[in-house]
Amino acid sequence: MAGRFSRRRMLTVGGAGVAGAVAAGGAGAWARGLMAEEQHGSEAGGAVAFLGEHQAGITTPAQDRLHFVAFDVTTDKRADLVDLLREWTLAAARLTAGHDAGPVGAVNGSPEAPPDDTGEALGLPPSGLTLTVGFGPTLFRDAGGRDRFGIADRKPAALADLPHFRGDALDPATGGGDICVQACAHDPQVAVHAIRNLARIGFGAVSMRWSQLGFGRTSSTSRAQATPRNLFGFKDGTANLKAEDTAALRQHLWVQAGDGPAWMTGGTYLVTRKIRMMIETWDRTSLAEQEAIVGRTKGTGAPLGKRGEFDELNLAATGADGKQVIPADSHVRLAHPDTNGGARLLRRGYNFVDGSDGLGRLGAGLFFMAYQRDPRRQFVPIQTSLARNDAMNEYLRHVSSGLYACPPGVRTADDFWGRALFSS
Ligand SMILES: C=CC1=C(C)c2cc3[nH]c(cc4nc(cc5[nH]c(cc1n2)c(C)c5CCC(=O)O)C(CCC(=O)O)=C4C)c(C)c3C=C
Ligand SMILES: [Fe+2]
Repeated sequence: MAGRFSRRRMLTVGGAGVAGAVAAGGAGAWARGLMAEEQHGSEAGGAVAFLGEHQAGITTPAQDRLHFVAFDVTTDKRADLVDLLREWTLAAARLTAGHDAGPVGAVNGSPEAPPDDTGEALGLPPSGLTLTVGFGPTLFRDAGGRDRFGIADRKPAALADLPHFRGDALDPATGGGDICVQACAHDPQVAVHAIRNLARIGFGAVSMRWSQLGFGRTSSTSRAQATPRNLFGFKDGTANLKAEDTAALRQHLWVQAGDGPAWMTGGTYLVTRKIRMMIETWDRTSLAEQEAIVGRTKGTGAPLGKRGEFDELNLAATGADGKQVIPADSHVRLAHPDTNGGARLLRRGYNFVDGSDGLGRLGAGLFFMAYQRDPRRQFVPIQTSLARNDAMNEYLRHVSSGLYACPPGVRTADDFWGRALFSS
């Protein structure tokens, strides 16, 4: 069910309703009313609650579409950055509830002024939109070593730059960034609209560094979801951390009190990797070879040697030929917690196709996103083991990388993204 005020209803009640609400309690009260609204996100068109202990868009059942963006902060003024985060938070609360980005709206304002919403989502439901924010290492100290916003001493140790991994072919221009926003929705127009309006609001304080569209989730983050397939045609997300695994989420996903710094408690770290997939070469590889590379069967997704998708991997099993059933260089063996000191990830990636590459191939791949409690103990060991030995590497190229500290959720109407980071 869409929020009580859909974008369509805003249109039909016209400016009078908005003006009345603002007159009755001021713009703040209007925004607070919106933020407190009860929302339900179980259906494709519905709204996902914005307020909460953790940010939405992490354990939220992965939506079908992604627009991810990284911004560089162009102002040097801490107050301007804080103001922007406040404004973005209000806009995000409105957008995720299915409203226009600003209180006046796309078509109800003065004909003499630019509208406070761009309009392309008018008439569309909330579509499960979530907006999730993260802070990159360069927000704390820029490439020149400057502490622009007086927060260098608050930089989490876990936000240490990722090491170079074997085979990396990273383009720095399409990675990193001071602030990232992940917009996920069931309708691409809704996700793009949200990012576009945040960029519009940020004009003069941030500039867009890079962005990525994704069109098909490559993970499930809830047991209620079917496992989707990646562009190699394999089920992806079977052994993912899921929203229902609350004890495992505490252990592997959410920053706990005492992990430090205090402002990150309830938050998590996001690693992004844009991974080109050489699908044309893959498509000329035999089915048996593909399954040996992944370590699972293509049809059911079952581990090699097992029958069901969710059967446990038997990493010790050997066949009649004495060889390991799940090969030593298979992806799932090398990514498995038993190979990596128990490390697990909440993967939330998307397929992408960025046109073609001029060499007769699709510019296709997987925009890998993984949330975790500490990348030094999770993504880094897993990727080190994959980069060294994974048979899948022959078909992959990592072309961009990002690392972000995602603060805890916005808990009250007066709260805003990163408030604890900037409170003295
Ligand atoms: C560093 C982390 C990982 C990267 C990078 C990565 C890239 C990547 N993976 C696939 C396809 C599959 N991955 C699968 C499982 C899996 N992958 C990772 C980590 C990374 N993958 C983990 C931790 C796991 C789970 C391992 C386990 O516990 O068993 C699978 C199998 C299905 C599943 O469990 O999800 C597939 C298929 C691609 C195509 C890719 C890069 C493009
Ligand atoms: Fe994987």
